[in-house]
Amino acid sequence: MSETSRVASDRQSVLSVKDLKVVFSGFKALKGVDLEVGENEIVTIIGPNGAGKSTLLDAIVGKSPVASGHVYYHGKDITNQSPYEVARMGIGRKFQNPNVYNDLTVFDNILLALKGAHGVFASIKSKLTAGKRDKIISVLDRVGLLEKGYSKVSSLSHGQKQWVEIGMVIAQDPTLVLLDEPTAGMTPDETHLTGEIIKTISQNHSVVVIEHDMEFVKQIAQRIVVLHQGEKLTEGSVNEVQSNPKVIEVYLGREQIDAA
Ligand SMILES: Nc1ncnc2c1ncn2[C@@H]1O[C@H](COP(=O)(O)OP(=O)(O)OP(=O)(O)O)[C@@H](O)[C@H]1O
Repeated sequence: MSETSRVASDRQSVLSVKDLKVVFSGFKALKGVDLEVGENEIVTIIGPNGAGKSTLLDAIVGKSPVASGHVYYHGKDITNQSPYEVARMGIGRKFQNPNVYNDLTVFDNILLALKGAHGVFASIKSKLTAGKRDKIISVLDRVGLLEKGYSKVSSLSHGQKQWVEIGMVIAQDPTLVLLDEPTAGMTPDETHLTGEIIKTISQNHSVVVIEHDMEFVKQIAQRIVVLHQGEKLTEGSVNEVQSNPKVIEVYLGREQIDAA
């Protein structure tokens, strides 16, 4: 057993994906993938375009239908539950493009995302309790936006908008946070800060991150899962994955050529 697998098995299981298959009109996008995520763990998924990374997250949250296999969350079978049910149970998902209210302040965006919020107008006009205010401030602190609370989201940089959305996800108190390419389009400084935000978030949540930027992967990664053509090629620590000849052949070699 590798060092990283041992660390994973020592943690309380939050998510357990078993032999998951997803088929789109006869095309096998996932051909039997396993994935384990432990409490407060950061698992990073890498792999070439079309490997099935987003499909795996979609299948976990009930957005893509699972043909066979299972998704267990805290030991409960949640396979093919509706996205609404999955979110309600405590799995938060952030997509690639920020889905924020540009004309509202950062603070109000987080307020709208809080559990129990009912519609934009009702949420903003309802009395702000001290509990809600403290909660929003704590979220803003964790995503590095404490000083931007009263700025309109439209005035923020692309990276800051991504952090608002990460804040909106964690405001719902998920146990597990799924992030699909959170650093896409970010500057190097924003990318680095995002890594620090994710490490902070992992103190209270388990996190699964799909990512292409290997510098960023090295910054955050505890365990890396490599997907290729709908299958898990390997998993392990940064060093284990980077020195794996199969990974170099199908992915890292390609990334290095693309970066040159
Ligand atoms: N709704 C769909 N209908 C048909 N085919 C799909 C659908 N969603 C994904 N696919 C196909 O499944 C395969 C896996 O796609 P997926 O988006 O999961 O890959 P990915 O690893 O996330 O790639 P990228 O890094 O480019 O985002 C691709 O060949 C894609 O074209």
